[in-house]
Amino acid sequence: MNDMRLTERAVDTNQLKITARDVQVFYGDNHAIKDVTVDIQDKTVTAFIGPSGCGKSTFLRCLNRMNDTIDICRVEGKILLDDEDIYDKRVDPVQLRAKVGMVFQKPNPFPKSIYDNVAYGPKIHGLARSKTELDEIVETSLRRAALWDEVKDRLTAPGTGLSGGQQQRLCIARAVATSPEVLLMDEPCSALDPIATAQVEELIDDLRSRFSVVIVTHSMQQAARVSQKTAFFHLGNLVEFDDTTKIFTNPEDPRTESYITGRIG
Ligand SMILES: Nc1ncnc2c1ncn2[C@@H]1O[C@H](COP(=O)(O)OP(=O)(O)OP(=O)(O)O)[C@@H](O)[C@H]1O
Repeated sequence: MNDMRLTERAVDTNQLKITARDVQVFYGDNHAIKDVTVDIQDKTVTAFIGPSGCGKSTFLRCLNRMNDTIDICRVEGKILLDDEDIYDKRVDPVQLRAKVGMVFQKPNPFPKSIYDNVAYGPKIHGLARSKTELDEIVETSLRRAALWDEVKDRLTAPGTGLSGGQQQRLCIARAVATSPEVLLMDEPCSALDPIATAQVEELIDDLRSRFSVVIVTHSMQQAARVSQKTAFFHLGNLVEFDDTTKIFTNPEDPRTESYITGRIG
Protein backbone atom coordinates (compact mmCIF):
# COMPACT_ATOMS: atom_id res chain seq x y z
CA MET A 1 0.00 0.00 0.00
CA ASN A 2 3.04 2.25 0.22
CA ASP A 3 2.57 3.71 -3.24
CA MET A 4 -0.84 5.04 -2.19
CA ARG A 5 0.43 7.08 0.71
CA LEU A 6 0.36 10.84 0.69
CA THR A 7 3.72 12.53 0.73
CA GLU A 8 4.58 12.92 4.36
CA ARG A 9 5.97 16.10 5.78
CA ALA A 10 9.02 15.58 7.93
CA VAL A 11 8.09 16.30 11.54
CA ASP A 12 9.32 15.11 14.89
CA THR A 13 6.86 12.48 16.04
CA ASN A 14 8.45 11.14 19.19
CA GLN A 15 6.67 13.02 21.91
CA LEU A 16 3.75 11.44 23.70
CA LYS A 17 0.55 13.47 23.78
CA ILE A 18 -2.10 11.17 25.22
CA THR A 19 -1.59 8.20 27.48
CA ALA A 20 -4.55 5.90 28.08
CA ARG A 21 -4.27 3.19 30.74
CA ASP A 22 -6.72 0.34 31.40
CA VAL A 23 -9.68 2.26 30.01
CA GLN A 24 -13.10 0.64 30.37
CA VAL A 25 -16.32 2.08 29.02
CA PHE A 26 -19.79 0.87 29.95
CA TYR A 27 -23.15 1.86 28.48
CA GLY A 28 -25.34 0.55 31.31
CA ASP A 29 -24.43 -3.17 31.37
CA ASN A 30 -22.79 -3.14 27.95
CA HIS A 31 -19.02 -3.29 28.42
CA ALA A 32 -18.09 -1.46 25.21
CA ILE A 33 -14.36 -0.79 25.79
CA LYS A 34 -12.26 -3.37 27.63
CA ASP A 35 -8.95 -2.57 29.25
CA VAL A 36 -7.56 -0.34 26.52
CA THR A 37 -4.02 0.92 27.02
CA VAL A 38 -2.47 3.04 24.30
CA ASP A 39 -0.03 5.93 23.76
CA ILE A 40 -0.89 8.58 21.20
CA GLN A 41 2.07 10.56 19.90
CA ASP A 42 2.22 14.23 19.14
CA LYS A 43 2.38 15.34 15.50
CA THR A 44 1.24 11.96 14.32
CA VAL A 45 -1.92 10.74 12.63
CA THR A 46 -3.29 7.73 14.50
CA ALA A 47 -6.06 5.74 12.82
CA PHE A 48 -8.63 3.65 14.71
CA ILE A 49 -9.95 0.83 12.55
CA GLY A 50 -12.12 -2.23 13.16
CA PRO A 51 -15.51 -3.75 12.40
CA SER A 52 -18.73 -1.88 13.06
CA GLY A 53 -19.60 -1.71 16.76
CA CYS A 54 -16.07 -2.60 17.98
CA GLY A 55 -15.84 0.64 20.00
CA LYS A 56 -13.73 2.96 17.83
CA SER A 57 -16.01 5.98 18.24
CA THR A 58 -16.61 5.24 21.91
CA PHE A 59 -12.88 5.22 22.63
CA LEU A 60 -12.32 8.33 20.50
CA ARG A 61 -15.00 10.15 22.49
CA CYS A 62 -13.18 9.25 25.74
CA LEU A 63 -10.26 11.40 24.63
CA ASN A 64 -12.17 14.67 25.02
CA ARG A 65 -14.84 13.49 27.45
CA MET A 66 -17.53 13.64 24.82
CA ASN A 67 -19.03 10.52 26.48
CA ASP A 68 -19.87 12.74 29.49
CA THR A 69 -22.85 13.89 27.45
CA ILE A 70 -24.30 10.34 27.37
CA ASP A 71 -26.14 9.63 30.65
CA ILE A 72 -25.72 5.85 30.74
CA CYS A 73 -22.04 5.98 29.81
CA ARG A 74 -19.36 5.31 32.45
CA VAL A 75 -15.62 5.61 31.82
CA GLU A 76 -12.97 4.01 34.08
CA GLY A 77 -9.19 3.99 33.91
CA LYS A 78 -6.76 6.84 33.28
CA ILE A 79 -6.39 9.16 30.31
CA LEU A 80 -3.61 11.71 30.52
CA LEU A 81 -3.08 14.65 28.19
CA ASP A 82 0.52 15.78 28.67
CA ASP A 83 0.55 14.03 32.05
CA GLU A 84 -2.67 15.74 33.19
CA ASP A 85 -5.61 13.49 34.08
CA ILE A 86 -8.43 14.70 31.82
CA TYR A 87 -11.03 13.06 34.08
CA ASP A 88 -9.81 14.96 37.14
CA LYS A 89 -12.69 16.84 38.80
CA ARG A 90 -10.85 20.14 38.34
CA VAL A 91 -10.78 19.77 34.54
CA ASP A 92 -13.45 21.79 32.77
CA PRO A 93 -14.72 19.65 29.86
CA VAL A 94 -15.42 22.77 27.77
CA GLN A 95 -11.80 23.91 28.10
CA LEU A 96 -10.65 20.36 27.43
CA ARG A 97 -12.64 20.21 24.19
CA ALA A 98 -10.99 23.41 22.99
CA LYS A 99 -7.63 21.67 23.48
CA VAL A 100 -8.87 18.36 22.11
CA GLY A 101 -11.09 19.39 19.22
CA MET A 102 -13.48 17.17 17.32
CA VAL A 103 -14.79 16.84 13.79
CA PHE A 104 -17.80 14.61 13.23
CA GLN A 105 -18.94 12.25 10.53
CA LYS A 106 -21.58 14.58 9.17
CA PRO A 107 -20.51 18.20 8.64
CA ASN A 108 -22.42 20.18 11.30
CA PRO A 109 -21.80 23.90 10.85
CA PHE A 110 -23.76 26.20 13.16
CA PRO A 111 -26.68 28.05 11.53
CA LYS A 112 -24.48 31.15 11.41
CA SER A 113 -22.24 32.88 8.91
CA ILE A 114 -18.99 31.32 7.73
CA TYR A 115 -17.12 33.95 9.76
CA ASP A 116 -19.13 33.34 12.93
CA ASN A 117 -18.71 29.57 12.69
CA VAL A 118 -14.97 30.01 12.99
CA ALA A 119 -15.03 33.00 15.37
CA TYR A 120 -17.36 31.33 17.89
CA GLY A 121 -14.73 29.23 19.74
CA PRO A 122 -12.08 31.96 19.99
CA LYS A 123 -14.79 34.34 21.25
CA ILE A 124 -16.10 32.10 24.04
CA HIS A 125 -12.56 31.18 25.09
CA GLY A 126 -11.41 34.81 25.01
CA LEU A 127 -8.61 34.14 22.55
CA ALA A 128 -8.85 37.47 20.70
CA ARG A 129 -8.36 40.89 22.31
CA SER A 130 -9.72 42.87 19.38
CA LYS A 131 -11.75 42.55 16.20
CA THR A 132 -8.51 42.64 14.21
CA GLU A 133 -7.13 39.70 16.17
CA LEU A 134 -10.36 37.80 15.71
CA ASP A 135 -10.25 38.50 11.96
CA GLU A 136 -6.71 37.14 11.91
CA ILE A 137 -7.68 33.95 13.73
CA VAL A 138 -10.61 33.43 11.33
CA GLU A 139 -8.41 33.93 8.27
CA THR A 140 -5.58 31.72 9.57
CA SER A 141 -8.00 28.96 10.54
CA LEU A 142 -9.75 29.04 7.16
CA ARG A 143 -6.36 28.97 5.44
CA ARG A 144 -5.28 26.00 7.57
CA ALA A 145 -8.47 24.24 6.55
CA ALA A 146 -7.67 25.00 2.89
CA LEU A 147 -10.94 26.91 2.55
CA TRP A 148 -9.94 30.58 2.61
CA ASP A 149 -9.68 31.12 -1.14
CA GLU A 150 -13.13 29.63 -1.70
CA VAL A 151 -14.92 31.71 0.95
CA LYS A 152 -12.94 34.93 1.49
CA ASP A 153 -15.43 36.97 -0.54
CA ARG A 154 -18.52 35.64 1.24
CA LEU A 155 -17.63 35.38 4.91
CA THR A 156 -21.05 36.67 5.93
CA ALA A 157 -22.91 33.98 3.95
CA PRO A 158 -24.38 31.07 5.96
CA GLY A 159 -22.01 28.15 6.57
CA THR A 160 -24.85 25.77 5.80
CA GLY A 161 -24.92 27.09 2.20
CA LEU A 162 -21.52 25.57 1.39
CA SER A 163 -21.04 22.21 -0.34
CA GLY A 164 -20.63 19.12 1.87
CA GLY A 165 -16.85 19.08 1.43
CA GLN A 166 -16.61 22.82 2.12
CA GLN A 167 -18.82 22.42 5.20
CA GLN A 168 -16.50 19.73 6.54
CA ARG A 169 -13.47 21.97 5.96
CA LEU A 170 -15.40 24.77 7.73
CA CYS A 171 -15.88 22.42 10.70
CA ILE A 172 -12.15 21.69 10.61
CA ALA A 173 -11.46 25.47 10.55
CA ARG A 174 -13.81 25.86 13.53
CA ALA A 175 -11.94 23.16 15.45
CA VAL A 176 -8.54 24.59 14.50
CA ALA A 177 -9.55 28.13 15.57
CA THR A 178 -9.14 27.38 19.29
CA SER A 179 -5.53 26.23 18.70
CA PRO A 180 -6.13 22.63 19.72
CA GLU A 181 -3.34 20.27 20.65
CA VAL A 182 -5.20 17.21 19.43
CA LEU A 183 -7.84 16.89 16.74
CA LEU A 184 -10.25 13.95 16.89
CA MET A 185 -12.00 13.03 13.66
CA ASP A 186 -14.86 10.54 13.62
CA GLU A 187 -15.18 9.24 10.05
CA PRO A 188 -14.73 12.77 8.70
CA CYS A 189 -14.97 11.77 5.04
CA SER A 190 -17.83 9.30 5.10
CA ALA A 191 -20.34 11.88 3.85
CA LEU A 192 -17.97 13.32 1.21
CA ASP A 193 -17.36 12.57 -2.46
CA PRO A 194 -13.91 11.33 -3.61
CA ILE A 195 -12.63 14.81 -4.49
CA ALA A 196 -13.68 16.34 -1.17
CA THR A 197 -12.26 13.25 0.57
CA ALA A 198 -8.89 13.74 -1.13
CA GLN A 199 -8.88 17.41 -0.05
CA VAL A 200 -9.60 16.52 3.57
CA GLU A 201 -6.97 13.75 3.54
CA GLU A 202 -4.37 16.19 2.22
CA LEU A 203 -5.40 18.59 4.95
CA ILE A 204 -5.02 15.94 7.65
CA ASP A 205 -1.40 15.41 6.66
CA ASP A 206 -0.84 19.16 6.79
CA LEU A 207 -2.50 19.51 10.23
CA ARG A 208 -0.17 16.87 11.58
CA SER A 209 2.71 19.33 11.40
CA ARG A 210 0.98 21.29 14.21
CA PHE A 211 -0.72 18.69 16.37
CA SER A 212 -1.77 15.15 16.96
CA VAL A 213 -4.66 13.84 14.84
CA VAL A 214 -6.74 10.77 15.73
CA ILE A 215 -9.09 9.53 13.05
CA VAL A 216 -11.75 6.83 13.11
CA THR A 217 -12.21 5.39 9.67
CA HIS A 218 -14.04 2.52 8.00
CA SER A 219 -11.73 2.78 5.04
CA MET A 220 -8.55 0.78 5.37
CA GLN A 221 -7.24 2.57 2.28
CA GLN A 222 -7.76 5.86 4.07
CA ALA A 223 -6.01 4.63 7.22
CA ALA A 224 -3.10 3.44 5.07
CA ARG A 225 -2.93 6.73 3.18
CA VAL A 226 -3.12 9.21 6.05
CA SER A 227 -1.86 7.61 9.25
CA GLN A 228 1.51 6.74 10.73
CA LYS A 229 0.06 4.64 13.56
CA THR A 230 -2.94 2.33 13.46
CA ALA A 231 -4.98 0.79 16.26
CA PHE A 232 -7.16 -2.20 15.40
CA PHE A 233 -10.19 -2.66 17.66
CA HIS A 234 -12.33 -5.80 17.86
CA LEU A 235 -15.27 -6.44 20.23
CA GLY A 236 -14.18 -3.61 22.53
CA ASN A 237 -10.55 -4.75 22.74
CA LEU A 238 -7.56 -2.98 21.30
CA VAL A 239 -6.12 -5.98 19.51
CA GLU A 240 -3.08 -4.42 17.92
CA PHE A 241 -1.43 -1.02 17.81
CA ASP A 242 1.64 -0.39 15.68
CA ASP A 243 3.12 1.50 12.75
CA THR A 244 0.53 1.66 10.00
CA THR A 245 2.82 -0.06 7.49
CA LYS A 246 3.37 -2.93 9.92
CA ILE A 247 -0.37 -3.34 10.60
CA PHE A 248 -1.14 -3.48 6.90
CA THR A 249 1.78 -5.61 5.77
CA ASN A 250 2.72 -7.86 8.65
CA PRO A 251 0.22 -7.79 11.54
CA GLU A 252 1.00 -9.85 14.64
CA ASP A 253 -2.54 -10.91 15.55
CA PRO A 254 -4.61 -13.25 13.37
CA ARG A 255 -7.72 -11.09 14.02
CA THR A 256 -5.97 -8.06 12.53
CA GLU A 257 -4.93 -10.09 9.54
CA SER A 258 -8.47 -11.40 9.04
CA TYR A 259 -9.82 -7.86 9.13
CA ILE A 260 -7.33 -6.29 6.76
CA THR A 261 -7.72 -9.15 4.32
CA GLY A 262 -11.50 -8.75 4.46
CA ARG A 263 -12.33 -11.96 6.31
CA ILE A 264 -14.00 -10.23 9.27
CA GLY A 265 -15.87 -6.99 9.44
N1 LIG B 1 -24.86 6.38 22.84
C1 LIG B 1 -24.80 5.07 23.08
N2 LIG B 1 -25.66 4.47 23.94
C2 LIG B 1 -25.61 3.14 24.19
N3 LIG B 1 -24.73 2.30 23.61
C3 LIG B 1 -23.87 2.81 22.72
C4 LIG B 1 -23.85 4.22 22.41
N4 LIG B 1 -22.87 4.43 21.48
C5 LIG B 1 -22.30 3.22 21.25
N5 LIG B 1 -22.91 2.25 21.98
C6 LIG B 1 -22.55 0.82 21.97
O1 LIG B 1 -21.15 0.69 22.21
C7 LIG B 1 -20.58 -0.30 21.37
C8 LIG B 1 -19.48 0.33 20.52
O2 LIG B 1 -20.07 1.27 19.61
P1 LIG B 1 -19.23 2.34 18.80
O3 LIG B 1 -20.20 3.24 18.11
O4 LIG B 1 -18.22 2.95 19.67
O5 LIG B 1 -18.49 1.41 17.76
P2 LIG B 1 -17.78 1.78 16.39
O6 LIG B 1 -16.64 0.83 16.25
O7 LIG B 1 -17.45 3.22 16.35
O8 LIG B 1 -18.93 1.43 15.36
P3 LIG B 1 -19.23 2.03 13.90
O9 LIG B 1 -18.03 1.72 13.09
O10 LIG B 1 -20.44 1.25 13.46
O11 LIG B 1 -19.48 3.50 14.07
C9 LIG B 1 -21.73 -0.89 20.58
O12 LIG B 1 -22.17 -2.03 21.25
C10 LIG B 1 -22.79 0.20 20.62
O13 LIG B 1 -24.07 -0.35 20.53
